[in-house]
Amino acid sequence: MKWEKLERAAVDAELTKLAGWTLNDAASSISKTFKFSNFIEAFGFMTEAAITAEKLNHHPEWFNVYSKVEVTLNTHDAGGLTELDFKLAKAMEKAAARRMV
Ligand SMILES: C[C@H](O)[C@H](O)[C@H]1CNC2=NC(N)=NC(=O)C2=N1
Repeated sequence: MKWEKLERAAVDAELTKLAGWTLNDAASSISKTFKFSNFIEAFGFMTEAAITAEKLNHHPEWFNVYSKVEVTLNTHDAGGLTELDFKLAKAMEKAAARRMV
């Protein structure tokens, strides 16, 4: 499926539904740093998010050190943010909430 790059107003509307996510340079990506109680919790979150990412065929850019996972999402095929980024962000929120960030 071809996903369209979202207009800035649509991006802002989606962002209001997500806690702790910030818009990056030129509104081309969104980021959040997730903090867990230890490495196993962080890695469990990454495993669950990876399964969702594979199902969506939409993959995060992320950086993990111990209990911290820094996530950046964008759709490189569309050159910006699409609905897919917000689908993955919402799935990540659920996976993180289950692990009591
Ligand atoms: C060929 C492959 O389906 C595409 O490159 C997919 C894979 N995963 C992807 N992930 C992300 N984040 N953005 C994309 O544009 C993207 N495209």
